[in-house]
Amino acid sequence: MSLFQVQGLVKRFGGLLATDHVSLSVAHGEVHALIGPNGAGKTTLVNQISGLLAPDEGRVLLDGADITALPMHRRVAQGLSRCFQVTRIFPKQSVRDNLLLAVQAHSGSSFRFLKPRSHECGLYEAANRLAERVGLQGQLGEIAGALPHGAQRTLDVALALASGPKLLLLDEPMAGMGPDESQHMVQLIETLRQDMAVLLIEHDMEAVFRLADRISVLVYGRVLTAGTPDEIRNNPEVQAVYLGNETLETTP
Ligand SMILES: Nc1ncnc2c1ncn2[C@@H]1O[C@H](COP(=O)(O)OP(=O)(O)OP(=O)(O)O)[C@@H](O)[C@H]1O
Repeated sequence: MSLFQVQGLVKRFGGLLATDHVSLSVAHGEVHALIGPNGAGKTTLVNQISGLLAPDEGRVLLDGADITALPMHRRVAQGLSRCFQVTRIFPKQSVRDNLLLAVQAHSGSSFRFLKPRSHECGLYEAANRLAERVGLQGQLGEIAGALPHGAQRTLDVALALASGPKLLLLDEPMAGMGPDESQHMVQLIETLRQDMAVLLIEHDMEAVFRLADRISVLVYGRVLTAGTPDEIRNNPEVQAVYLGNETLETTP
């Protein structure tokens, strides 16, 4: 059974059908990319998945549970975590403090039975593990807002990992990055799939075609088609949608 399913989701803004009966599923350990031209409805769909926006129709299921009506924080507790297009770090705090805050926010059950001193050690250990996981262990003492853009996005991913998600939503993680930073983010996402599924919204087609197991193409609010990277790359309808817009030319 799929880890995550969207079933017949509909969202209207006045007369505009921004999400038009969208269904998609993500399997355990899968990187599923959502692509589509500007205004196709990607952000609107992701906002409904994360709980920022209520759908007019349809259901969102995680691990068999209907989470359609749950607020964002309850979805996070159920295993759905999200990184935003705009990084949500605390810029004046150190990398370590950002991680500690995130770990503490989700530590309720894991450290509850420990004495205060052990509790604190547990938080520091968890923050260090997160930093190592994303390659920021050398920057723990640095002020988050002073980090290069790519490292700030990486920290944002680490913050989203603090809740131990089953499904991670990544909303344009490569936006504004140079080639080296994008490369680092691709490698990081590669390592995540061992532990979780990833729903990736991204305009960088090079990254999408390198990472995705499957791709759903959204056009005018509906899923035009879904398939493997090869199926999507060779689909004439998809090529027509992207002609003169973003390019689908990637190194196979
Ligand atoms: N709150 C809103 N009220 C009215 N219309 C909206 C609202 N949010 C989005 N839309 C419209 O819904 C459509 C889908 O927008 P959305 O931002 O979801 O697309 P997108 O695929 O994420 O685009 P981009 O790639 O540019 O971020 C657009 O026509 C947009 O103008």
